[in-house]
Amino acid sequence: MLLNRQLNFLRNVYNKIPSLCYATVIKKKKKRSDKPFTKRFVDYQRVTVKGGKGGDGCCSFLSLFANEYAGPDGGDGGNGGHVILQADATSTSLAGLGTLLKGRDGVRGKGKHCHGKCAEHLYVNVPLGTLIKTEENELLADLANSGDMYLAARGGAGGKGNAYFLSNENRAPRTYELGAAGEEATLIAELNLIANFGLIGFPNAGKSTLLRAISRARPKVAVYPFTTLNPHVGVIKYDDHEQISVADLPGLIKGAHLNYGLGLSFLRHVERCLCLIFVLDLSHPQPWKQFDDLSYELEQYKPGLSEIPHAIIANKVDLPLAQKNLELLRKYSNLPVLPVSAKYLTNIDTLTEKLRNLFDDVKKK
Ligand SMILES: Nc1nc2c(ncn2[C@@H]2O[C@H](COP(=O)(O)OP(=O)(O)OP(=O)(O)O)[C@@H](O)[C@H]2O)c(=O)[nH]1
Ligand SMILES: [Mg+2]
Repeated sequence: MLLNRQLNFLRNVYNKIPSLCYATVIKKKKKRSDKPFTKRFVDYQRVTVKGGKGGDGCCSFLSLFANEYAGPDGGDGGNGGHVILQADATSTSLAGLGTLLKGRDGVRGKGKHCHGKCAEHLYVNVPLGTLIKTEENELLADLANSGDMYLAARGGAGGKGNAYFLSNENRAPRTYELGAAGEEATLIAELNLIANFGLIGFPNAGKSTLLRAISRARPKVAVYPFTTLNPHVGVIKYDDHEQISVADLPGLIKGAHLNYGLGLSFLRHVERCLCLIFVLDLSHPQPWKQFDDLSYELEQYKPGLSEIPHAIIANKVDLPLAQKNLELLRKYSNLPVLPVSAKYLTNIDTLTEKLRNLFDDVKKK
């Protein structure tokens, strides 16, 4: 009888709220997106860092058998964790940094003199070459080598429990401290890739094709300009185990310093390069002008940047017009150009040899 009543009650409830009863049955698994997964490259990130809060001290009095007023026994709180940025050779982008980094809080103290645990520090990996700056563009740290660390925000100190305040004058202190708040700051993390060579050229000059030819890096190559939007780094390996890293950068155009094309924002990756490789396009009717324009734009970004040791390469020598343009290039400028075809691997061995010589010369100085 009782069971029947209960069943009727349940039936009534289920009829009134059908959506509730079927919700679990109807819910389908979310379909995965068909879009290919692409890793985001971030080279500039504004991040707020907050140290963990210290644990509060405890106010407690011990009461024992035959000793009701055994005195104060409130433990201290643990310290909050720091936020530490650490240069790591395996990181490639600042994408993992996020916008807020918060340290862990310390554990509060307890009675019987139990002190709270100090929080573990939060270590966040950033790529080599990350600059840490204030919002006013003041440089705070340069994390250039693997293992370099920057203490971005200190955790707050833990508060003292009331046992700490026991004195001859005050045998039953009720005073205890709250944990201190951690430091807080807003920082700018800027990534300056560290590569030995940087590829500089107009869009479609064949920079990415060249990087594919000389290294195992696989940047995207396409017929349209501005295919490369983020820098890629490849490594040339030599028989004597020497390695030279080469950074492929987005294309530069005339007027880039006025923010034409992709502007100059990515050129900070060039600043740390030991040498540059100017890639001229022989399918262009006046290739000699390309070098002047590229040098001018580099100078506009940072005076003296076009002066750093460089090699000049005339690419696409396989094209029918290329020979004529190469002669014109040699006629109108005294540049020591090396004709290559990145697509058909013409003169690539000579190029890698030339880069090695240049690299050795620069390292000797
Ligand atoms: N014939 C010929 N075509 C080439 C050569 N090198 C590159 N190309 C072609 O030129 C086009 C552009 O090449 P990319 O390597 O994407 O040029 P990029 O300089 O990286 O261009 P952005 O990334 O837009 O700056 C592609 O269609 C390549 O196949 C070459 O040596 N010979
Ligand atoms: Mg490219």
